[in-house]
Amino acid sequence: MKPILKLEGVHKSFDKQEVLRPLSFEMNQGERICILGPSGCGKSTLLQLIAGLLTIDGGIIEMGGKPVDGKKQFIPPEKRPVNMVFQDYALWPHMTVRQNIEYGMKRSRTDSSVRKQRLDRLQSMLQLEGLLDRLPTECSGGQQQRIGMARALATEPSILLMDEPLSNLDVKLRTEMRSELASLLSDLDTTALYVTHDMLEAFTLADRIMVLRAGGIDQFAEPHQLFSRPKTPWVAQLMGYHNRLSTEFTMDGSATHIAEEYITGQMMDRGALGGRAIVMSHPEQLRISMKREERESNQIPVIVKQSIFEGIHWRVIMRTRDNQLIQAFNKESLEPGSECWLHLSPKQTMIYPESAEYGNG
Ligand SMILES: Nc1ncnc2c1ncn2[C@@H]1O[C@H](COP(=O)(O)OP(=O)(O)OP(=O)(O)O)[C@@H](O)[C@H]1O
Repeated sequence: MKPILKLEGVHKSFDKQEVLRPLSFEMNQGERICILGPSGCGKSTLLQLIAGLLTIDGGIIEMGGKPVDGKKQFIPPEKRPVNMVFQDYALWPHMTVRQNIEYGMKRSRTDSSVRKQRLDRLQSMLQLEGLLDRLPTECSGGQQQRIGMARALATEPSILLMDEPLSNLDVKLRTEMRSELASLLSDLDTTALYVTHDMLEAFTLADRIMVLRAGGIDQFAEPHQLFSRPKTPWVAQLMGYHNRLSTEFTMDGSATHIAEEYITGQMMDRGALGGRAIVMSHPEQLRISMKREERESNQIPVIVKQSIFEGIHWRVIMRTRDNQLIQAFNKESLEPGSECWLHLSPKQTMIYPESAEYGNG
């Protein structure tokens, strides 16, 4: 089966500044892909190129096996089998909710009985009952976002493009909408490309996550794989591995060396061993003990610097003997100056050569 969307060597610059470096990927029918990355990494630009709101500088974009941009072809946005949901909803303010949702269907001359059928289905799936005759300004933020979604889904696009659709909502509503949206997309079997900078949103919604950094793909993988085997220190940081120690590899390159102790972990790039290493871990996955445990490997001596109360646990900030900071959670507060041992699980500890730092770049 042909991919529903294929990009090959697509790149884009603004004012001679390369915003997207040549990138290639394919998307299959029914797949949900999240593009995850920090502000300014090129997420929206990529989505707009696919929508046809911007043109590519080179490479090719194909939909259903046909070029839509590149090879001297440019299919305008309204003729592409895509529809977009925007961060700021972008509803027509002078039209009622019903008119907003029906707009695209009328433009594409959808039969009125089909129009009614789709409107009925979307209003019940997106909980829009009672809102159809209101203006968008008479609806709450969450309702406006649902209307935007209904409008985009009404034309049954082959691919739904979503640019941070939940980012204008408050935290509570956002959490609710996140799971609602995940079940909606799965119920409708929608093929969706979703831009976000929120890891949880990407985990909830995506079959695969594309991590974008500075206009290039650092890693493209299923959520579980991304979390358990982040390819670069930068992806690990994004996945919540906030502890980062700079160490040295042992002579045989099988472990790293911190304060006369040896740490083993998931060695993420054996090719470039030798020299210095970066050891990364999740504060949630470390255990603190007050003395060295016999017959246990992967423990390092630390001194407590500070304990911070965070409700269900204390965040304990510690120093290694070579003065690097590391954090873990503990049920109780620990006195500054206490000497203790930190246990790192080999499965949940990532070890990278320093040269892996720059990822795609
Ligand atoms: N029309 C434009 N003209 C010039 N520069 C632009 C234009 N659009 C985007 N840029 C620049 O391109 C880079 C990528 O922008 P883009 O909006 O794609 O990032 P993003 O990852 O979506 O960021 P955010 O999460 O903040 O929306 C930024 O440095 C931005 O300033």
